[in-house]
Amino acid sequence: MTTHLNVTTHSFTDCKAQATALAERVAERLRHGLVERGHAVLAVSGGSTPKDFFDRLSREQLDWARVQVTLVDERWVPDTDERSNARLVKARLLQHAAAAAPFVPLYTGDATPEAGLAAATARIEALPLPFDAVVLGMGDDGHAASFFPGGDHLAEALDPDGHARVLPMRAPGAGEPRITLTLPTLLETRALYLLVAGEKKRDLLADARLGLGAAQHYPVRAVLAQQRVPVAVYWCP
Ligand SMILES: O=C(O)[C@H](O)[C@@H](O)[C@H](O)[C@H](O)COP(=O)(O)O
Repeated sequence: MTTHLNVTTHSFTDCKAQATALAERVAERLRHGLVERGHAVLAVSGGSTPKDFFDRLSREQLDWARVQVTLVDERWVPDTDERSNARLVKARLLQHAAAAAPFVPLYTGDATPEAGLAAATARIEALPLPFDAVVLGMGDDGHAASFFPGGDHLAEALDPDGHARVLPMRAPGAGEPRITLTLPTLLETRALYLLVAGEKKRDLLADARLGLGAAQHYPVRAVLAQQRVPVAVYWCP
């Protein structure tokens, strides 16, 4: 385990062990929330990396009916689309014991994320924040959530003092339009995790932390550099 400023890195030699360790850690955070407050709130990322983590977490025995699950970001597609993060979460996380968890989607069915923004924001505002745990991933271009390089609402989304809870995001590297929780919303959490795999992402994270080369412009730097919430990176090869 290595700690650098606000970031602690847990490195694993195999990805199943990483998924298991993070699932146990997040389940512990959720149980803690259930004991302390009688409810818990979890926000997760989509993408390919969290699948094993979802499978493992879905089997954790806890009172899932009192755990609200939502997304850190969503591609603006219905949950029948294979690009939908909601579809992934339903298929991999809301199974087994976790099938009882209420799910709060970000996609509203409106034609665009701009049109659905007010309704999606209201869903997030209705949650009993802070989150007990937020699980981020990271893309090869240094994006986390939908904080994409060149995103049309990037500066607003990363503003630590911004008031928007949710924003639409369009970016060259994003594929379809997206919707994302903003950085201050994601930082309203008791625990923040960054789940990454592969040597390329390990190197990219190291460069981002040091602000080296192209990495000085990676949006994930805003997550690593903030001092509000410690970041626990879970890495496997
Ligand atoms: O909807 C999404 O795409 C995510 O929430 C996104 O921020 C993801 O975490 C990264 O793109 C990493 O994706 P991979 O795990 O597929 O590399």
